[in-house]
Amino acid sequence: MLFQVRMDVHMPHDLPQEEAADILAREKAYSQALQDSGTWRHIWRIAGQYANVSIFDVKDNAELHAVLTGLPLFKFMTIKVTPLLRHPSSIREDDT
Ligand SMILES: O=C(O)CC1=CCC(=O)O1
Repeated sequence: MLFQVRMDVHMPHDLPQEEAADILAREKAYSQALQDSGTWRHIWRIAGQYANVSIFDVKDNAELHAVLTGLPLFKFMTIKVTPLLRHPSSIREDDT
């Protein structure tokens, strides 16, 4: 199942710099491992905002929930999930 996920990040300004750097490093590693496995198909920065739009390919809602709640930045994010399905006019075979 494909989902579009928008993540808006709100890091507290008083978070110690070392702690923030550790969270961001773990977030990057977590994201890149899921991109490697094909679960996190796309990630795009939204221009001018500390936010991204991503596409996830997961088995079901429960897997998506587990992936998103496992994000090291989860507690600093507002997340909006939009379920997707193949458009009948799509010419891309991997849109399912
Ligand atoms: O910077 C962001 O948009 C948050 C984020 C998600 C995965 C990642 O590496 O950073």
